[in-house]
Formats: sequence, C-alpha cells, structure tokens
Amino acid sequence: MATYAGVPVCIKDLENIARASMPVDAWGYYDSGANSEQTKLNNTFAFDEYRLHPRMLRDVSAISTETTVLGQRIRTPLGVAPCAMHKLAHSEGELATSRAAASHGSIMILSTYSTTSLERVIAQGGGATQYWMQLYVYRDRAVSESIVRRAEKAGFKALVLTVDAPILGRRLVDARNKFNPPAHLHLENFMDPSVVNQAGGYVPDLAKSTAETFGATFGANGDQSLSWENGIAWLKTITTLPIIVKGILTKEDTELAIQYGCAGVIVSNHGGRQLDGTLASIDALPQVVEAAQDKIEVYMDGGIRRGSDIFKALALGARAVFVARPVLWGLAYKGEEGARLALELLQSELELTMALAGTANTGQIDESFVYQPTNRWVRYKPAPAQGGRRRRELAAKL
Ligand SMILES: Cc1cc2nc3c(=O)[nH]c(=O)nc-3n(C[C@H](O)[C@H](O)[C@H](O)COP(=O)(O)O)c2cc1C
Ligand SMILES: CC(C)CC(=O)C(=O)O
Repeated sequence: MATYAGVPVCIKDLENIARASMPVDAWGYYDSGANSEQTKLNNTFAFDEYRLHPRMLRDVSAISTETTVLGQRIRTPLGVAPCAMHKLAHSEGELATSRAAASHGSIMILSTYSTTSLERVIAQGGGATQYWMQLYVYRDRAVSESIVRRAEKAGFKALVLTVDAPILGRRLVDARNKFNPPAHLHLENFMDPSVVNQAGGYVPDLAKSTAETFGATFGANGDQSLSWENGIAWLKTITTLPIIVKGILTKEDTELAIQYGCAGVIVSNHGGRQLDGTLASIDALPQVVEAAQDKIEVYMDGGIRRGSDIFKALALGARAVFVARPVLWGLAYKGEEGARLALELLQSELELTMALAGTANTGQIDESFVYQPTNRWVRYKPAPAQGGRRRRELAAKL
C-alpha cells in the first residue's frame, strides 16, 4: 500500500493512492481508455456541464436513497459495475468487493472475466443484496449457456449482456506497457469443466497468455456476428432471468431493447475503453430515457466520481448507477475496507447532495433539479424522464 499522508476523503484521493501503489501496467489497464481517451475523459467532465437547481425549505430531516430495481426494493441506487480481474488490485479480489457491496446494500454486477468464480463471489453476499451476472456471447453458444446455467443456479437475479465490445478497444497504454495479466491469476469462471471447449480454445488461460494474445483471445472467442436476433432473442430462449443490455447510447437501440423484451438497459460506453469519441454516458442518458418510455428500466455508468454525479444521473432519469474504477481504486487501497469506503464516500455525498438540494428521497429527484446552461433543453424542454414520474409514484409510497 502506498504511503499516503492523510485519510482518503473522496474518490479522487482513492484514485491517487491506487495510482501510487499499483504496478504501473496493472494501473494502466484499470485506468486506460481507448485511443485518445476522449470518451473516458468526457465521461467525468460532462457532469460539470449540468448544474444543480436546488429547492429550499423542504423537510430533509430523514434522507432515504431507497429505490426499486427489477421490482425489488434496494437501499441505494449505487451499484458496482462489472470489471475484469479485481485481483490485480488486491489478493482477495472479487471476494472483497462482494463483501463490501453486500454490506453496503449495493447491487454487484460480476464480470465474466472475474478472477474468482461466480459461485464463490455470490456466496459472500449472504443474501444481503442482488448479484447480476455480466455476459459476453461467444461463438460457441454452449460456453455462454453454461455460464448462464451456473449463474441461474447460484442465484444471480439478472443477466447483463455487454454489447459494446465485439472486439476489444485499442488501449494505447496497455500496448505501450505490453500489458499481460500476471500468470498466477485465473479467470475462474472458465475453470469449471462445463465451460471448457476443448476444440475452440475458449478458455482464456492467463498462464499462457502474452501481451500479444490477451486482447486477441478476447476477439477470437467473441462472436462478432452477434445481433439482436441471434444474441438477445437466443438468450431469451435459454433463460427466464431478466436481460439487461449494457452499452446502449442511442434511442434507436433502446427501442430495439424494448422490442426484444429486455428488462433494462445500461447507458454506458464501457468507461471509454471501447469506441473512442462517443457521447459521454450522462449526455446519452436523456435520449435513452425518452425512448424507454417507462417500458424498461434505464441505468447508467461512466465517470461517476461524486455523489452529485449520481444525483444528476437520477435527475435525468437513471433508476440506478454503477461505478467501476472507484471501487477498484478502493480495493487497491485496502481490499474490502477500501472498496466499502469507495461506496460509502459516494453514498454519503449523494445523501448530502439530496439534503442540500431539498430532496428527502429518490422519488423526489426529477429533471427539475438539473440545469444545463449550455443547453437549456434539459431544464426548459420538460424532460421525458422516467425518473420524474416513476420517482414521484415511488415517493408517494415511501
Ligand atoms: C478495469 C476495467 C475492467 C472492465 N471490465 C469489464 C468487463 O469485464 N465487462 C464489462 O461489461 N465491462 C467492463 N468494464 C466497463 C465497466 O463495467 C463500466 O462500463 C465502466 O468502467 C464504468 O465507468 P467508470 O469506470 O468511469 O465507473 C471494465 C472497466 C474497467 C475500468
Ligand atoms: C478482459 C476484458 C474483456 C475486460 C473488459 O471488458 C475491459 O477491460 O474493458
């Protein structure tokens, strides 16, 4: 652990500690965006374009961040986004994250490329929170199906299909560092005999991978011909778990997600690690919310570093948000305790923002609380936010 003169009191502090303490190439892998990193940077900066529009003299003596997701009540709209290889940050990896998420009441989305098996990760939660399983669909559908079956059996509540990565984005930092995960780590979800495809080499074996093959293996295993029909429609034939599509940035794809019976979408650009130059997630959110028309749930991730960022996302219609790098930085700082700290810092900042903005519960947060000076659309063209109406209904119940 890095020497750090002081107690980390915000996510930026955790970032600085992680940067100073992690091996350069592992830090690079976590931190990097694709190409010029425009999207990665924009994800965080774009939040600054939205200003808060607070209300005064409202009873904020009891703040509740409760909401519902997929019909289940949850303590907080802040969850953990799927990230590969938590053990690059800490030896306890996903087990530590899982304990932190469960004790915080946060949904955890587990990456298929976790360094701990899905069964071991969910076992840490003690039923305290929801786990969702992130998937890629492989050329050999049997490989994907076996992961779905295991996730169902283990008690995962939803499947999160990542659709923005038919091929791995080009991360220049990783190329410069010749990043290759350490050979002692294992992608444990692929160690179960049920997912081993002897013929196709679908088992990314980190012990055998090299800087040259790591990204290529991902591409070789994935199905670049994946479509709504052969991906989502197929998935629906093999499972009854709700399907959430991760990596949506447009109204057109939101409409397709509705048409194909998805339960929700995650507005995301993969933390700027895939296609560089896209809209920031927060900028894409309003059009997705508008297209969703309350028919499916809308979540978002990308660039959230402060509680006020969460507040803005909720105001623009997100039902819940997910963070990736902040949790990894917390893990690098102090394992489970550090991951929990990352969630707690964001949570307490969200609660503070809610109180100062005059909102006692998430049901009261709607589009009237954000103002975009450079684009008055958000404030003056009444946003179609599902957030607004749904939350007012929820507020009435809380
Ligand atoms: C190190 C790292 C690994 C990631 N691995 C995955 C993954 O395995 N599957 C996936 O769908 N998204 C993955 N993501 C993307 C995140 O789920 C998420 O979309 C994005 O990072 C959120 O932005 P943030 O890091 O600014 O919070 C990864 C992101 C990072 C930083
Ligand atoms: C192993 C990778 C496919 C994980 C990922 O999605 C990422 O690094 O962004």
